[in-house]
Amino acid sequence: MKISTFVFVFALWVSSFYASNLMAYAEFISLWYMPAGVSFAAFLVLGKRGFFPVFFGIWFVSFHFQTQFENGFDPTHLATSLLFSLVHTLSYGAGGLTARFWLSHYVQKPMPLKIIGLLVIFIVSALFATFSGLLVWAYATDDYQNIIADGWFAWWLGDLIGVIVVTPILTIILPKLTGQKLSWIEIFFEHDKRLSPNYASFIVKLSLAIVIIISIMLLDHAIDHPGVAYFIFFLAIPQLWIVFTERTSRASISLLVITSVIAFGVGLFNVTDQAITYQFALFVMAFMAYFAITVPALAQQNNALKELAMLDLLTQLPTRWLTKTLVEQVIKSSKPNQNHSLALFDIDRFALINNEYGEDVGDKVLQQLSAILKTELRDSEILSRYRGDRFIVFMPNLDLSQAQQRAEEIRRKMPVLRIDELVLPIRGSFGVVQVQFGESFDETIQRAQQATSEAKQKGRNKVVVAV
Ligand SMILES: Nc1nc2c(ncn2[C@@H]2O[C@H](COP(=O)(O)OP(=O)(O)OP(=O)(O)O)[C@@H](O)[C@H]2O)c(=O)[nH]1
Repeated sequence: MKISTFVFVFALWVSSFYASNLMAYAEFISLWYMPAGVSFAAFLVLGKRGFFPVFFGIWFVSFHFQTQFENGFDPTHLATSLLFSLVHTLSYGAGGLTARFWLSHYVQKPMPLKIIGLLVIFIVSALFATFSGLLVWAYATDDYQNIIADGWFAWWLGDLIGVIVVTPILTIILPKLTGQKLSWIEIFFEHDKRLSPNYASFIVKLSLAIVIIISIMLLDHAIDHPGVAYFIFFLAIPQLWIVFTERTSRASISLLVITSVIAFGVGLFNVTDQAITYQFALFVMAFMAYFAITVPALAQQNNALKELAMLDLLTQLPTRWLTKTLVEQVIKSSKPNQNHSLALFDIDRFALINNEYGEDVGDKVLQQLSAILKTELRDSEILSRYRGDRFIVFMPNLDLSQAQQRAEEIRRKMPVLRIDELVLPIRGSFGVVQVQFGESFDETIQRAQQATSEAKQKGRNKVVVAV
């Protein structure tokens, strides 16, 4: 591990520990415990190498913490702090490494499943860290029963929020620092590139969230009613607004900022009586925001699938599905006296090219032919790949005899291609139909296919008109 990575994680652990102390509302209980997130993310991103900076980070502070409290060095304190560091590191180490395995080995799993898996790992590792940590404290303080019974829930919740909030940010920062490219992490931030880099709207939404937090806390401070604190749950609106409309990296930043403002605000506005409500709100918000990032990711996937369904990968021509949609639109918006026609052509003896020169050459024929024909077409015409070596030319506003002439023109323009020193004259057999009123797209195509087959039977390189 690079020394700079060690120093960064160690320093982050130590500093976030002291920051979390500022958010403590009871002994050992922070509103949210950032170091837990540092530990988890270190193992998630760095793998087993995360052990040393995390272990020494927590050992440093817990040892320091104890000597401060107890005035001086004591071997049992040293043992306690070592043990505490170990159980914390092992809990989040196991969690981080399991998450690393889950995300990197099951990359193809749907996004919601990945997130659910991750949240379950968060919950379980925080639970382990809480109980093992409490057992060590109980052993050290001789107050076994009380500290576990009184403290476990808030401790666990605080740790869990820390893990949920800090992990996304560190999955952005740590790979940059170490120069790693982790595609299984980058998947979460994939759609970021497609969203506007404009910061203004993000700042407005984040400011709105901060205004809501401060207003509710001021109100809570002023009005002595336990119900006021529950209004903090309205924060979900700006937070989700950010998650749905902004880059995932910014949603991660907003989660960090919003939770920090709440956590510091509880002390600052002196509303610690309601700390558990605020803590629970933080937890729900973090959980929700996390799960909600699947929505933009799914929308993005949807768009990619749509593109796949619309454009043929090899030739970049519209697919059959898109052609059907476009043709139906033209027909729907036509006047009754408007005629439209369509030609379906099939390359002659294409299988021979594949067999003799290989499918790569066959692919290049399809690509080059498509590119050349595209430049030959009129603006109103639509060229698409129907399937295999079959193509459609939709000719709006042409009746059957005009379409026949047009198909003849296109047939004569079929090019001689030069591919890898091969000279390949391309020919095609055309079937031409006029779209009939009330006929479905599939029926039109079926008639065109019959005409194309007839052209093949009549010796190929011909145009046949369907009756
Ligand atoms: N290289 C390549 N070949 C394809 C692709 N799609 C379909 N084919 C091949 O295209 C050929 C189509 O052959 P047919 O149209 O049945 O026959 P043909 O050799 O063109 O003969 P006729 O149509 O009777 O003139 C088959 O060998 C398919 O394997 C593709 O995307 N790339």
